[in-house]
Amino acid sequence: MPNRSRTASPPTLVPLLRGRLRPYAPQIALLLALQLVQALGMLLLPALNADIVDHGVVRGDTGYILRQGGLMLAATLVQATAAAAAVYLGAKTSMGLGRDLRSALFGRVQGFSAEEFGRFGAPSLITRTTNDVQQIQMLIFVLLTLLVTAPLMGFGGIAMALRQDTALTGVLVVAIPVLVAAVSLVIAAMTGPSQLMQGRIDEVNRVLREQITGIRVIRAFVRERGEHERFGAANTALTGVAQRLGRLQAYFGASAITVSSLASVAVVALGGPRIVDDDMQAGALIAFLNYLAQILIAVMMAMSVFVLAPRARVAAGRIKEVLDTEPATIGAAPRDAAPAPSPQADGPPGRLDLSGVVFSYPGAEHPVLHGVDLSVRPGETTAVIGSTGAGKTTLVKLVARLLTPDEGSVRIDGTDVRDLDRGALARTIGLVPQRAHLFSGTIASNLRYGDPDADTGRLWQALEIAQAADFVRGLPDGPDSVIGQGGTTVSGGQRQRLAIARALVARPRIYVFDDAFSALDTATDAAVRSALDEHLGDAARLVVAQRVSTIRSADRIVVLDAGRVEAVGTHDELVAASATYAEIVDSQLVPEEAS
Ligand SMILES: Nc1ncnc2c1ncn2[C@@H]1O[C@H](COP(=O)(O)OP(=O)(O)OP(=O)(O)O)[C@@H](O)[C@H]1O
Repeated sequence: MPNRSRTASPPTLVPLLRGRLRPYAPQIALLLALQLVQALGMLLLPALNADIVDHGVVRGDTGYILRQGGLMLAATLVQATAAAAAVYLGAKTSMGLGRDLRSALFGRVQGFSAEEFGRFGAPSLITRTTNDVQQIQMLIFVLLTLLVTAPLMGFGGIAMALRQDTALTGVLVVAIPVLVAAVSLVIAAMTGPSQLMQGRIDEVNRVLREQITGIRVIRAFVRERGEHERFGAANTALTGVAQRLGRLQAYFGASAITVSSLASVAVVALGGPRIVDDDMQAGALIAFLNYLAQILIAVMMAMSVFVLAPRARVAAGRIKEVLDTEPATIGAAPRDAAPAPSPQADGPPGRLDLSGVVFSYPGAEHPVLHGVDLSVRPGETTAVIGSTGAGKTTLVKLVARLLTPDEGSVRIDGTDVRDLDRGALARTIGLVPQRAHLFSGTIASNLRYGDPDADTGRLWQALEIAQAADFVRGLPDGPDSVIGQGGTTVSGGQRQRLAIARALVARPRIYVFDDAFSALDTATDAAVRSALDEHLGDAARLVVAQRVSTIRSADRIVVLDAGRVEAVGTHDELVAASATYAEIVDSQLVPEEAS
């Protein structure tokens, strides 16, 4: 049963936001109150304006104009201040929500195993944490900005317009449905491209990431042109969707402007003759025009939510899919209610046992490992050797609980690793992976990754054992030298030695070296191994290698062939007893021994 991950329910915003907006309730309540003040101010201003025109300007009453003008100024100031404060709170709330979502995603992804990373892919996880969250953030911001203003301006505007003149209301009866219908058509056309957009961004990120990390290979094979075309295709696909969306957004604006302009013309055409006939006052007409604009703006504001909603809905589904994915291995809850005690805390020095381990990658037809038994005892070195693709790295991942066996168990001092809490497991196992990854920072900060409190003396001791002290001493700032992201400013061999030193600084009970000596020349490999033998004392060592010279002195050598343990023994025993081992030795050791 390899695929244990659970995927999300259908994309929807409400389940994602439920509960997440609660902490912001007081600030949202204040925002709504401010919007109320803002909307009331906006509704009052055209009426005051009409009043000035009809009672001040027409009668030439300067005193009245100044008094009412002062009132208008005060109303404008209050309304503008309330609007600014409401926008500020809206932005603060939506940004806060964005931060919470990013943090929840980051926390969830931290618990992912190789299986979930493989399913989503790093570029998509990055897009989901950045761009998808931004879509939700934008929608919430717009929603919060118009929650009170749009309905109040819309319905209040209609009421105030009716107060000014009932006869002209016919224009509203036509204009509003026409605007809603036009904009609805545009919005319906936007749903498809909105849904495509996030996937296209993923694709550009995926190609870009692959090309940036693989730039050396691209150059070595002179594939720049082909890669340029590949990126160009992804870029053009994204641009195509973005342009379609842009065009539709332009139609959205254009239809609003057209309807509101035509409605204004109709108001003037119908109202103008009535002013001449003294059936209507000029101020009332101006106010009606203002209210008409406010009503149409309110409708547009409300409709803009529907413009943003489809993309935000897709984004919410993608975010929820990540948040709802139960990590199959390392993030999973321990099988027992209480976590098992850390073996480092009160157990004997670590002993590692694999029994009957069967493992298949999701979707694979056959298992990669078939009933593997293996043990690593404290103070001893167990080596695993096998041809490429035999399942060695898979075995290491199972030990580090980056994967979980389908059958059988991985135990440390008798406790299944699934029952250990992650901290205890990380302290117990020191993994030096095949492809050592260093983080941006200094050499010292990388070395302290497993133990931030390690003193400088311990760093130097680890560097000496890993045969890295000389090269670090030669750097201008020694251990404080900055290394580039991913360790790109050090050589492959230096990176491996620093990774070995990093594991040593953490002082785990069990060391797991996954082909960790492969980038070292034979002399350095031998020097590192003899220093490790001298200093590691009781710690158990699992050494995965392809080079016989690296493992020939191991206490126990496990020969892995196509996922099965073919033989177990010392070098001498295996040379005599295992045909596969003898073959590997023949192919490698003879020329070395001869030298
Ligand atoms: N994520 C994965 N999804 C599917 N199959 C995988 C995955 N990783 C490895 N495999 C397959 O599992 C098998 C064992 O791979 P593994 O990396 O464990 O071999 P290995 O012995 O470490 O090889 P090498 O010495 O070349 O590193 C291979 O056939 C490989 O194709």
